[in-house]
Amino acid sequence: MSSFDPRQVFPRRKPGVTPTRWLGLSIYDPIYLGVDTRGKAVHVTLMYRNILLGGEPGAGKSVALGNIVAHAALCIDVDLILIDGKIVELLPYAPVAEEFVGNDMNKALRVLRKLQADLDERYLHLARTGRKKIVPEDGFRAKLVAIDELAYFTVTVGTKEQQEEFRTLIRDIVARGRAAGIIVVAATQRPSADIVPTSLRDLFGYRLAFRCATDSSSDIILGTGWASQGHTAVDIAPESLGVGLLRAEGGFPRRLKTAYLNDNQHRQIVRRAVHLRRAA
Ligand SMILES: Nc1ncnc2c1ncn2[C@@H]1O[C@H](COP(=O)(O)OP(=O)(O)OP(=O)(O)O)[C@@H](O)[C@H]1O
Repeated sequence: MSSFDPRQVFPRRKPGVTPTRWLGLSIYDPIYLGVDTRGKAVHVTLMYRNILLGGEPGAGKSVALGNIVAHAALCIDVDLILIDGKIVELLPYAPVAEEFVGNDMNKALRVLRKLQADLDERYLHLARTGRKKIVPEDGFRAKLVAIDELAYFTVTVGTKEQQEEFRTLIRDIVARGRAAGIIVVAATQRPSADIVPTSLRDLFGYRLAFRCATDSSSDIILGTGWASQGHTAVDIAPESLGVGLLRAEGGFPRRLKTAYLNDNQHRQIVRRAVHLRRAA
């Protein structure tokens, strides 16, 4: 049910695509995440949106994050910024990343400050042109910032001041990034109010909750009140790896099972992405 299906990952091209898009996927395309309970493909469109993934250790967050990064790697119209406290999850994609940050708080802050400065420049451009969001013709490339594990940088490594700066930068990038073509994909195994305060959670248009220990952790990802209406990630059986509840802006949580790419498939995607990006 959740095995890799290239037809889902590489949807048929629509007629009328521009020549550059023949070279690869686009970050404007829907991204294949997996299948719902009726076996229907579930996609998310991340351009102008962000996604938050949360749940217990081992529930399937990194696999889902990997699916998104794999799609983005094959898009020639987005730069990847990978921040991976665990190092090994996103490392295979380092060859196609603009920046790869492992468990290094100083580097993480340097990269985020640079991103914030880029954001300022994009907003200046928007102000000058009188528009509200960046479009491809503006000449700014989309960026996808993938963070595997928020808590690592906000409570584990670095000094209190550095953790606070990390939080402030992420909040700003998530809040202003959408319109400026900067997408944040963040995962956390600690869905608690100190790691994901409501004010931050509400900035994520998509939220994906994998198995959680308590209703309140599930609500921290999906939104307050969903557990009391019967939508809780506590119900997901511990052996149901990769099963989660996806909530899209304003919608009801939808149960899905994510697709699973094995290490070899990730390696093949990286090889293809290196080639595509060189040719672009
Ligand atoms: N969709 C899936 N299909 C099949 N197996 C899966 C799926 N998702 C996750 N798994 C299995 O569960 C394991 C743990 O998944 P993953 O590493 O994504 O968890 P995690 O939530 O990121 O854990 P942690 O928070 O500890 O990093 C994977 O190595 C894989 O074996």
